[in-house]
Amino acid sequence: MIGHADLPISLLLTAASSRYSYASQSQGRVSKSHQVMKPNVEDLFEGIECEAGRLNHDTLVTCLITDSRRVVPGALFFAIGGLRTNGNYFVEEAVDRGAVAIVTEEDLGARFPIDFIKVKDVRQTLALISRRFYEAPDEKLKITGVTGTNGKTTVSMLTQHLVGGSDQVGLIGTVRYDLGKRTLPSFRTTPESVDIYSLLDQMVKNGCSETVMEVSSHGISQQRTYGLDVDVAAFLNLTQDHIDYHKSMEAYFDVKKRLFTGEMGRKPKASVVNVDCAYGRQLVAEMGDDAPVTTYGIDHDADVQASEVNLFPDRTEFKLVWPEGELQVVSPLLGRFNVSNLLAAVTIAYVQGKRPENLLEHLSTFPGVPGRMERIEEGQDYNLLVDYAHTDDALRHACGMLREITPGKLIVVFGCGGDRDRTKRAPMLKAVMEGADLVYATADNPRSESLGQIFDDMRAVEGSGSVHFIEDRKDAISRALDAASKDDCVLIAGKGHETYQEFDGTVMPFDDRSVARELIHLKQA
Ligand SMILES: CC(=O)N[C@H]1[C@@H](OP(=O)(O)OP(=O)(O)OC[C@H]2O[C@@H](n3ccc(=O)[nH]c3=O)[C@H](O)[C@@H]2O)O[C@H](CO)[C@@H](O)[C@@H]1O[C@H](C)C(=O)N[C@@H](C)C(=O)N[C@H](CCC(=O)O)C(=O)O
Ligand SMILES: Nc1ncnc2c1ncn2[C@@H]1O[C@H](COP(=O)(O)OP(=O)(O)OP(=O)(O)O)[C@@H](O)[C@H]1O
Ligand SMILES: N[C@H](CCC[C@H](N)C(=O)O)C(=O)O
Ligand SMILES: [Mg+2]
Repeated sequence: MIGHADLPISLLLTAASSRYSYASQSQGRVSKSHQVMKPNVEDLFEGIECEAGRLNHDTLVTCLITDSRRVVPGALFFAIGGLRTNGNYFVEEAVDRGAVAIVTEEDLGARFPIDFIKVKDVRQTLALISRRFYEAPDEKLKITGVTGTNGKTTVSMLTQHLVGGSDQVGLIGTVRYDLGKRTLPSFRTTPESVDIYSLLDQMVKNGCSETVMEVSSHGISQQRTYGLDVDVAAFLNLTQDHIDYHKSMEAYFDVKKRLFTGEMGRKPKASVVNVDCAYGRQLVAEMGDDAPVTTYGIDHDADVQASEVNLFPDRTEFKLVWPEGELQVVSPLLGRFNVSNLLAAVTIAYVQGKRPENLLEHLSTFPGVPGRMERIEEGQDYNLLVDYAHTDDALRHACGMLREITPGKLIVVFGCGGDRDRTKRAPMLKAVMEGADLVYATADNPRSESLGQIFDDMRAVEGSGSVHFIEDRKDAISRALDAASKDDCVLIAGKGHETYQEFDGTVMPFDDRSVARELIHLKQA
């Protein structure tokens, strides 16, 4: 053991002698059964800036862990200061469970029983160390990072479909993680950095050559994507969401911007930006003339442009124009916002060197995204759709699009999530009241909040007296279906692909699609 509590670790970690051995490991929530290299602390931290600490150069690390309850012998524990608690409160637990060293922003003192490394930013260090632990899988994959308030999942899955399919192109996003030979259900849109690198590592081992990933603003803000080698970064749009976390739209934009500017540790090699969005235009202006940016848009001049947009109840058609050509696109995706999503995916593929004319067939065969305008057909005489709209912008677009294709009444069931942006609740209700004929407000993952409080926040909008507030979501869906008749449309919004309802720490099974099917059958019986 070398005790140098006051020396910067970067000085201690010179002349590293590699001491690799093999071990199997299971870390974070992404378990692995294959054999991996087991590096020592010295190799992991070589060249990484550390403030102080004490460590034994030869200590071997089996896994990187951020939750004390998941520590196993040989773990390097990262003590993260969070919003609710602080990983530093649990360092003793980590020691008891067999951690070999702690990475922390605090000085744990000379009497702390195991080694520790003090750093300026533990989340950033976690990202850098994770990348090294997994031997930089991001360098072996062509990575596209997609950010924006709405449409990330749609654009990511569409891009995956266009550029090669799930065997060759990995996916990290809200609905699932595709790792080449296998698929895992998603637990975060943009997972913790250590999980991202573990997923990318598995993709490489399974023969993927590319990856498309959703990059959420929480992900950027919490350094989950710090240092990631992104080839193409795409900006879709920015509208109100997550103000509880970011505090203002400007701060929210500044966080998204980091994906494009190099403030995330590395600059993307190319960027794709939607110039129909004012924030997209601001981003292009702030990136400067020398940045390799390709723009897309419907209403504004762009490198890749859609015009002559025709929306039909079962498909969308438009003319696609790019610098070297133009052609007619037919897609089963519905609505003008999906033209924007289609343009985003085509532009990403174009920037990667694909010829748009070779994408036509893939554009027309994209099966859609689970829970995004997913049609439920159980013999009822009205149109019934389940969608993931959970912001005022998404709800406005969804209602607007359905209004255009609905001869009868538009009936909407939706709710606002608990422990999320409270200031989006009244605008969400306003968007639905303006867009629909009949509104049923109900529960959508109240989490730790009372539904009464959530409803009160929604009711802040004028005229909400006409809205039916029904606590039980199944009951609300049932009443909406009862109110529907021929030529009408029922939209059940907000939960999309989700298969649960979260109340105060309890997660109950709930799937809008199966609930709606079950209710239709009951009503038909
Ligand atoms: C608001 C938010 O993003 N919170 C994230 C944040 O939580 P936090 O700051 O509250 O952490 P904390 O609970 O105080 O814990 C601090 C540290 O102590 C550790 N701990 C805690 C307890 C214990 O016994 N032992 C222990 O070691 C925790 O593992 C953690 O490392 O740090 C945690 C650990 O890294 C994340 O899991 C957590 O995500 C929560 C669960 C979450 O719901 N995040 C959502 C909002 C999110 O990230 N969503 C985006 C998509 C959004 C969108 O685009 O619409 C996503 O990318 O998924
Ligand atoms: N380009 C868009 N502009 C506005 N609304 C959109 C757009 N694309 C999709 N939507 C709406 O937003 C909903 C969510 O879409 P999607 O899941 O693709 O977005 P996301 O950005 O991945 O969301 P999340 O941040 O929750 O993962 C859709 O169900 C649809 O109603
Ligand atoms: N990524 C979004 C999803 C919201 C989905 C909605 N069902 C809710 O729970 O509010 C979030 O975590 O804010
Ligand atoms: Mg998503």
